[in-house]
Amino acid sequence: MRGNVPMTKEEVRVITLAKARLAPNHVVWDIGAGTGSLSVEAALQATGGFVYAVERSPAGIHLIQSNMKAFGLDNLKIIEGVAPEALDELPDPDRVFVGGSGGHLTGILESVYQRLLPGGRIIVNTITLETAAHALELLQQFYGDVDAVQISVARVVKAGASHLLKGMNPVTVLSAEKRANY
Ligand SMILES: C[S@@+](CC[C@H](N)C(=O)[O-])C[C@H]1O[C@@H](n2cnc3c(N)ncnc32)[C@H](O)[C@@H]1O
Repeated sequence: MRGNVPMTKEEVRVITLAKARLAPNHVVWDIGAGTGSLSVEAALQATGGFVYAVERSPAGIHLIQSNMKAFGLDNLKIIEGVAPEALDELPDPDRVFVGGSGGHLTGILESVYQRLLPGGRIIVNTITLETAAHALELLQQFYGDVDAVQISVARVVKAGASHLLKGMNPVTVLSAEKRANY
């Protein structure tokens, strides 16, 4: 968390980015961008591309602005609004991250499927069983094959002279690819 904005942990970001297989020229949508931590990493990789960070919360927008400045990024734009409506004016993406949907998962995944370029990939991160099951069903319906992994990371923290393992909430990462011949 940064303030009251949830942030994707570094270890989860690494796997999420690996599933995306980003190329330098990719157009990326980060839907429910939160603090912008994933948007920033994507923008650092897609140096000749462009990242759109879609976020509805003013606190999140503020954090993304600070992060953009701190990293000196000019290939990242904040889209303040609620998806799926907020996606309408964006250029079609090569890669899409969904980090939050706020009850609009069906509409968001439908819009993404219509707009995703052939060969494009979508990665959905979920923390509840219900959202994971719903996302799995929708992704299977749209894309056929779905890759799903659950990540449980324990960080080592100092406790006096000892080191304890502190578990973090598991995250389910679902990903799928739009076939190139669509
Ligand atoms: C778990 S956080 C994302 C964390 C983010 N990946 C990061 O690293 O900071 C989910 C975010 O999605 C946003 N959100 C939820 N539904 C949304 C929607 N329909 N449109 C835009 N933002 C949304 C929330 O405001 C919240 O900041």
